[in-house]
Amino acid sequence: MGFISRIQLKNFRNYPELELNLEPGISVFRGRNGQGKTAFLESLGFLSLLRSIRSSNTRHLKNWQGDFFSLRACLDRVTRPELDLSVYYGEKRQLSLDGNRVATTSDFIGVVKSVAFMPEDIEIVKGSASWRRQYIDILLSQLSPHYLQSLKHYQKALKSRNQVLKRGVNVEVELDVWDDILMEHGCEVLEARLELMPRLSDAVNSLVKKMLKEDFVLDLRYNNSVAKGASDLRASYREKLRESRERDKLYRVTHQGPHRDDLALSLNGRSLSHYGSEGQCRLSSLILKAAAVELLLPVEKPECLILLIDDVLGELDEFSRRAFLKCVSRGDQVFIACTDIPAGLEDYEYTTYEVDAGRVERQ
Ligand SMILES: Nc1ncnc2c1ncn2[C@@H]1O[C@H](COP(=O)(O)OP(=O)(O)OP(=O)(O)O)[C@@H](O)[C@H]1O
Repeated sequence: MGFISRIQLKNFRNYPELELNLEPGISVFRGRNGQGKTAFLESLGFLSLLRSIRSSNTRHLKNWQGDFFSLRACLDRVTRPELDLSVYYGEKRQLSLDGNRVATTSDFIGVVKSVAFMPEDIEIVKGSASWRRQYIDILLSQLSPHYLQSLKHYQKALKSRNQVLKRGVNVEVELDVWDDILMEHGCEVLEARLELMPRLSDAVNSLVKKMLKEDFVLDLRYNNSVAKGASDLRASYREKLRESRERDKLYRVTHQGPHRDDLALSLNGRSLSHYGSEGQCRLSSLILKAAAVELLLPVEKPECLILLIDDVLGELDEFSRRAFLKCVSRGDQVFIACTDIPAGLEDYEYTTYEVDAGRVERQ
């Protein structure tokens, strides 16, 4: 339990400079279109994950006039002293906690945990497999710093193996070395993803019951060629890499592994992306994100879970909106961006901030 009590932005999107005290619980950021509501949520998301919640490139976050951006926040914690988080992105990146330099991103990510609900979340259902892998990776990275490390090692090994494949001559011995490394980290990634599936599925379907009046079953199936029917994951992984080596050499890219996996989603037995209505796809993506909240809430840590909700309440009917608000109101801090106060919020206490052309004022 904890909350971000103060935030300071410099050159972030349309905020040349902002200093703001924040409250625990629900905060509503209200303003006309294009004033900086999403940008503010994005700054909080960046403090948590060191990436944009809008899936933009980090260089888009820097104000058009500036040559760096920086974020600073103070985290109030119940059982431990306050913690000062600082992020600087200029020519070089600098991260620090309480003034001490943090060398690796995995030591920074997860201090503040977050789940963002954005209009583009529909891509988790309708978009390419990379959206679904990203959804799983962000959740698992916050559940376990070890996962983030395994994933980074895997991605590095994959890049190196692909570079060897691109070179194309006298590569057999080098490929043998990279196959071992890839298999080691790939199995860690794969095991964590496979272990997550039953828990995620349970959380999703208990939310389906709470948020939808109809009797729906939202089925999640992790599609992976390495683990399929394998009793020994490592042996199967090695075998698949060996099997596809000639093809990898021909196309100069690694075909097997968790970087090619997908999460198949179906509603009442039919593929969501092929048969689901727009509303069913939107609601399913929202439920997947809400399930991430359910899994992150019980993590025993004195830090905090922030929820960033941008423009997704308007499309829910009253029944689903109330159930959704009930679920997300359990976050330590909930930030809602909107043009008008959403219906259903009158049941909760909340603080309102007015956003106007890169300025934020508490009402
Ligand atoms: N790197 C940047 N530097 C300066 N301004 C930017 C940058 N990126 C985006 N902007 C501008 O910041 C403004 C705020 O954008 P933002 O998406 O936060 O608005 P919003 O209040 O969420 O609007 P909406 O209600 O339409 O979603 C926009 O006018 C946008 O063009």
